[in-house]
Amino acid sequence: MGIKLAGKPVVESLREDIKLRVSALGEKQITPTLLLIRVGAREDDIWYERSILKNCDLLGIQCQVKELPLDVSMEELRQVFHEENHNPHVHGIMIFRPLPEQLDPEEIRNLIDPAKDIDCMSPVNLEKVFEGNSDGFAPCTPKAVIELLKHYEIPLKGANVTVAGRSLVVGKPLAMLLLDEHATVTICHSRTQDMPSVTRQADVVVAAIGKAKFMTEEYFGEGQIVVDVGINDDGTGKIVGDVDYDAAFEKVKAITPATGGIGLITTTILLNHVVQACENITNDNKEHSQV
Ligand SMILES: Nc1nc(=O)c2c([nH]1)NC[C@@H]1CN(c3ccc(C(=O)N[C@@H](CCC(=O)O)C(=O)O)cc3)C=[N+]21
Repeated sequence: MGIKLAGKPVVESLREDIKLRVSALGEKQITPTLLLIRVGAREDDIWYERSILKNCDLLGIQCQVKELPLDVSMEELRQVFHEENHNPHVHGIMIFRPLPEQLDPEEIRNLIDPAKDIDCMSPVNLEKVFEGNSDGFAPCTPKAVIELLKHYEIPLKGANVTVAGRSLVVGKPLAMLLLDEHATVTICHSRTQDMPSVTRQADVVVAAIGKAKFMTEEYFGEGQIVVDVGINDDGTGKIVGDVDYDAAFEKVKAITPATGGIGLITTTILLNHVVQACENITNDNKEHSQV
């Protein structure tokens, strides 16, 4: 029998720090402000948005939502980014992804001002993750994984950590953040031969494949820590992870649940980045006014 690694205590301790910083900004008459850009109304975008709005309320962060029609053109989107990059009242910008086909994701990545890119869409911020430079904004889900492991005091230095999944949003950047923690990192993917024999060797397994209940009992061993990043619909409208939770729970030492786990922390990290962007902009202005 395992231990459930809930996201809530991690979120609560992150919130304490965020609240203090929001109130320090408030003393200077500054309210950190997030702009969400949503094209159409995809179901998981709406879910994430709801969770973001709820958390913004709780933390004293202002949030604006710009909803654009599903057939919005590249030209209109260029205009939106141009305006909002220069809007001094907006500190962080996130556009929900994936985007409809007429929009070029490569061009969009380059439209956002890296200083406002709190979800790490810009190549400028992604490059910093690969350089081990913590000045920028790392992607929120990989950061949520690191925060959870640190909160539960899971040793990473020298530990064997296996990441299943090699996406640019989770697997690859997570491997870099784990290297920064001095873990010995292995990445598995769809072409890995005998993946269960690889994951069974690890001290910590992170599941980031994007397939409902893909990792069954044979992927795990006793004493392991399992972090499940997956948010999948099981076909009946129920959210399940990439791991068959019930099977793994019986075998491993500790495991995160599919809801109330990493997803919860992801939202809080995003808002932490909004506050950080706001602090950075405020400090930059102060430096400029002193010269
Ligand atoms: N540019 C971009 N970045 C994203 O990170 C992104 C995106 N687009 N598009 C949509 C998906 C979906 N996603 C979720 C994150 C957290 C929860 C979450 O907080 N889930 C809670 C439940 C939510 C609730 O109950 O309110 C949980 O895991 O317990 C859900 C979904 C991020 N996404």
